[in-house]
Parts: sequence; structure tokens; C-alpha cells
Amino acid sequence: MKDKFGREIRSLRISITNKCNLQCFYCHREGHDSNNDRYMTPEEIGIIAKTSTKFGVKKIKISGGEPLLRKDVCEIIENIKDERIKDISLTTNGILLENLAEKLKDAGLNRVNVSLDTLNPELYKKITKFGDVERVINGIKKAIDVSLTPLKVNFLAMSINIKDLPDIMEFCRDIGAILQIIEFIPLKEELKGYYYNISPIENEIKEKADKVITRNFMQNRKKYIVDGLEIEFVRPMDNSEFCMHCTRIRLTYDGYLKPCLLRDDNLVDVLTPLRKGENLEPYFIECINRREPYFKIK
Ligand SMILES: Nc1nc2c(ncn2[C@@H]2O[C@H](COP(=O)(O)OP(=O)(O)OP(=O)(O)O)[C@@H](O)[C@H]2O)c(=O)[nH]1
Ligand SMILES: C[S@@+](CC[C@H](N)C(=O)[O-])C[C@H]1O[C@@H](n2cnc3c(N)ncnc32)[C@H](O)[C@@H]1O
Ligand code: SF4
Ligand code: SF4
Repeated sequence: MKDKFGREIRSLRISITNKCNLQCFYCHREGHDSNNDRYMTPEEIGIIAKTSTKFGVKKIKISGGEPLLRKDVCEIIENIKDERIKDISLTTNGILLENLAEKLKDAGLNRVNVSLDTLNPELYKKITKFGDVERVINGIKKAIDVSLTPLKVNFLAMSINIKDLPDIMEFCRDIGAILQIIEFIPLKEELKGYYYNISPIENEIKEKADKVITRNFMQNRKKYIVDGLEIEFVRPMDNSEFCMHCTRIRLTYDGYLKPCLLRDDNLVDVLTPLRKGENLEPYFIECINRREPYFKIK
């Protein structure tokens, strides 16, 4: 199904918890600041995910909060697994990854993205409040060992960590990870000072690139191959092209379909009808009809 702007639906991003074991000062909390404890069970998540395939979803992303905090994360993956879903991935801060990697792979997870803004232990702690970067590095290595690949390292580019980018690039090249450079979305006035314009970095990488790839169904994101390292850019800010090629809907941890990451005012409750035994398809149609690009051509 396409939305009113002609955008197809290809992927569903599911937040499975709002809880986290870190406290990154910048966290956008997946655009849903809620504190209720109406959690979906693994079976309910599975039913909603399978229903989404009728509208074109082929890829599922599991996110949070921190998704590995859910003790039943493997059961959730097992419930999502379906021959119509070609890719199940999970985005994590990596703190709990080392011990869980093998179980996640066995449950049917295809790959992981791991957030890592610096290799410097002090700066990592300053950004995340509680984090031990060594655990994240061990988690990444274990995930690659058990083939949760291609593994992406998410580097959120900010004024305070941009100097660490060369080290992160070398780290990714050494371990065979894809590097994803993400533009910082400053959600509050007081965060604006951390914004870093990544355009010059992208231009420099573009000049050195052996190959450039455009991800048509992923917001037209650009990927560059430089000396064997794959580098992808995520640049949503004021980017109408990014939003025009957005094929993603979301499911909040408390059971609402969410038409856009950056809006929390147009949600569609899907868990209440599921618990009443209703057909979920009209709720998906409503969510898709409510979709509109957040950044539009001015
Ligand atoms: N504005 C906006 N940002 C997004 C969207 N999807 C993902 N992001 C951002 O992209 C960054 C990377 O997200 P990930 O969870 O690693 O997943 P991904 O790169 O989108 O997905 P894959 O490429 O399939 O692994 C995060 O900062 C997200 O907030 C979106 O639809 N809109
Ligand atoms: C909200 S986290 C949830 C998954 C997991 N806890 C993690 O940190 O990877 C998902 C992604 O959103 C990114 N993110 C969080 N706040 C952001 C912001 N203000 N701007 C851009 N990306 C942000 C994080 O860097 C992370 O890669
Ligand atoms: S680890 Fe992820 S969910 Fe937790 S605070 Fe950091 S960005 Fe947010
Ligand atoms: S419309 Fe834009 S901001 Fe909203 S989810 Fe899609 S890409 Fe993100």
C-alpha cells in the first residue's frame, strides 16, 4: 500500500521497551516520550508484525529504549520470524550484546546495528552516563563472530566526538563493520550547541569514494565505499528528499502505530483492538493514511 504522497511501506520499526541501561544526554526516545507500562507480549508483537506484511512490510527493525533489556527478546524475534519478512535487525547500545549474541542469532535475528559514538572510555561515560565502552567493543566482536552481519556501527556526529571519527573509521575497517554516520537531531534548545554539520565530511568521503550507492527504499540514503570501508550517511534534518523516500512505519513499545519518528500527535492504537480480538487491518490503513513527510519542500 502507498500513502497519500505515493510512498510505499517497506519496513516496520518496533520499539519493544522504553527502558534503558544508559542515559545518553541526547536521546530522542524514538520520538515517543511515554511512561505507561502497557507492554506488548511477544505473541502480540508477532501478530502485529505479521499483519504489517499485508501492507508491504518486508523488513523489521527492533529498537528501544534498549531492546536487550527485555528478557523475552529472543521469544519476540521467534514470533516475528515469517517467510514474508526478509530481514530482522536490531539496534542496540551493545552493553548486553556479548552474552546474548549467539542466542539472538539462534532465535532468527539476521543482523545488528550498535551505537558507538567514541572509543574513548571517559567520553563514552560522559555521553552515556553509565556506559563501559569495553563491553560494547566486546559485544560488537562477538556479534561479528556469530554472523549477526552485516553489522553497522552507529556514530552520532556531534561537536564533542567528531574528532574521534578517524579512530572509529579505523575500528570499523579492522573488524569489517559498516559505519553509519548519523546527523544529530537537537531536540531541545539547549542541545543545539552539540550539532555538527556533516556536509563537509560527506563531501570529502564522496571525493575519495570508489563507489556510491543510493538506498532507494531507505530515504535515498547515500552509501560510499572508501578503501574497503562502507560508510552510510543518515541526514534527516531539513531534508525533504530523505522524508519523500521514507518507507517506514513504527510501532511504539506500548502498542501504537506511529506514522513518523518525529511526531507523537498522530498515533493509532493497535493494541486495544488486538486485545478485543478485532481485525487489525483498518488500523494499519489509518496509520498509513496519516503519513506525511515531516520535512517538506519549501
Ligand atoms: N528522521 C528519521 N530518522 C530515522 C528514521 N529511521 C531511522 N532514523 C535514524 O537513523 C539512525 C540509525 O537508525 P538504526 O536504528 O540504526 O537503523 P537504520 O539505519 O534506520 O536501519 P537499517 O539501515 O535497516 O539498519 C538513528 O539515529 C535513527 O534515529 C526515520 O524514519 N526518520
Ligand atoms: C534511540 S536508540 C535505541 C536503540 C539503542 N538503545 C541504541 O542506542 O542503539 C536508536 C538510535 O537513535 C539514535 N539517536 C538517539 N537520539 C538521537 C538524536 N537526538 N539524533 C539522532 N539520532 C539519535 C542513537 O544514536 C541510536 O543509534
Ligand atoms: S542507549 Fe539508546 S535508548 Fe538508551 S539513552 Fe542511549 S540512545 Fe537512548
Ligand atoms: S517522514 Fe521523515 S522524519 Fe518522519 S519518519 Fe519518515 S524520514 Fe523520518
